[in-house]
Amino acid sequence: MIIINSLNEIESFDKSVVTIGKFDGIHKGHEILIEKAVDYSKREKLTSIVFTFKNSPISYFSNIITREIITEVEKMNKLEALGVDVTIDIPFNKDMAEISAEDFVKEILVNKLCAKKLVIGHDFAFAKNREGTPPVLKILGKKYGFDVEVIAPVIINNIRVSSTHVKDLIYAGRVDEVKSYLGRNYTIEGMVIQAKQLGRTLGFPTANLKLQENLIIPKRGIYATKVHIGNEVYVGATNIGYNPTVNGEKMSVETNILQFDKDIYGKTIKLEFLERIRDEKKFKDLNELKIQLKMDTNYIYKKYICKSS
Ligand SMILES: Cc1cc2nc3c(=O)[nH]c(=O)nc-3n(C[C@H](O)[C@H](O)[C@H](O)COP(=O)(O)O)c2cc1C
Ligand SMILES: Nc1ncnc2c1ncn2[C@@H]1O[C@H](COP(=O)(O)OP(=O)(O)O)[C@@H](O)[C@H]1O
Repeated sequence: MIIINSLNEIESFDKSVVTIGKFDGIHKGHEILIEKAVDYSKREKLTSIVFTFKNSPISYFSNIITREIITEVEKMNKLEALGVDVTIDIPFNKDMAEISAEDFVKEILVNKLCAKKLVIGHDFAFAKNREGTPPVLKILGKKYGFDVEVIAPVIINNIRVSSTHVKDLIYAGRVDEVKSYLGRNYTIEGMVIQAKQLGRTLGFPTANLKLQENLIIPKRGIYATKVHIGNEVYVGATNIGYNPTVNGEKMSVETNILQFDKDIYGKTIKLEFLERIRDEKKFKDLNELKIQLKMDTNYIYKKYICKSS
C-alpha cells in the first residue's frame, strides 16, 4: 500500500475508486465500506484509494485534542490488510475546512485522483459547512463523470456501529462489549517505565506504561488484559487509576503479568482489554491491597489461563 501524506505529493492516478473519512478505529462499519471499494476496484481494475485525515475534523474546529481508538500505525496496517492500494493520510487543516464540495470534487477527486467511483457512508458529509452530503455528491458525480455508492448503516445488536459508540463503551469501561462493533478488543500500547518499585515488594510487580497521548484511556478500574510483548502473549491484571492506598497522585496504567518474570523496562508492550473486574479502592493498608490483588489475579488466572489450557 502506498501512503501519501500531502496533497502536493499526489501525482495523477489511473482511474480510481475513492472512499473518504476519518475512519477512527476502522470498525466493522468502516470495514464493510472499505471492502466494497476494494472489491469494486479489483472487479473493474481500478486503483482503490482511501482519503483520510490524521486528526479529527472535530479537533480542528474545537481546538481540543480528541482522543482516538487507533494509532496511526495500526490504522495504516489495517487499511493495508483490507487490500487498499493507496491511502492519502493528510492533516485536516484550514484548506480542508474551507474548500467547497464542488472544488474538492473537481480539484482533488477528478483532477488528481481520476475518481470513477466514490463509496461513502449514508451519514457522510464533508467540505465547507458539511455541504458535501450524499445527495449533493450524487449531483456532482453526474456533472463530473463518477458514480456515487452510498452504503447503508451497519446495525449490530440494534445499535448503529460508529466510532462514537465504540468510544463511549471504552470510556464507560464496557470493554467486553467493544469487540462486537470494533471487530477486535480495544488495545493501547506504550513503553514500560519505572515507577515507585513498590509492586515487587508486595509480590505483584507491575509494568507501568508511558501512554501515547492521543489514545482513549478506559474508565478507571481493574481489568483482565492480554499483554503482547514482541511476539509473545501473556495474561495480565491491569490497574488504571491513582493508587489511592499509597496516596498516588498521578494516573497510571500498570499491569501485573501472570506467569511472567522478566525485566521489561524500556520495552513497548500492548494491552488488549478483555473485561473490567472492579473499581479501584483505597485499602486500609498494603496487606489488604495484597489480599485483593491475590483475588484479582486468581479470578483472571482461572478464567483466562486455566480454562484456555
Ligand atoms: C490488579 C491490580 C489491582 C490494583 N488495585 C488497586 C486498588 O484497588 N487500590 C489501590 O490503591 N491500588 C491498586 N493497585 C495498584 C497498587 O497500589 C500498585 O500496584 C502498587 O502501589 C505498586 O506500584 P508501583 O508500580 O509504583 O510499584 C492495583 C494494582 C494491580 C496490578
Ligand atoms: N510478572 C511481572 N509483571 C509485571 N512486571 C514484571 C513482572 N516480572 C518482572 N517485572 C518487571 O518488574 C517491573 C515492575 O516492578 P515494580 O516493583 O512494580 O516496579 P515499578 O514501580 O518501577 O513498576 C516491570 O516493569 C518489569 O520490568
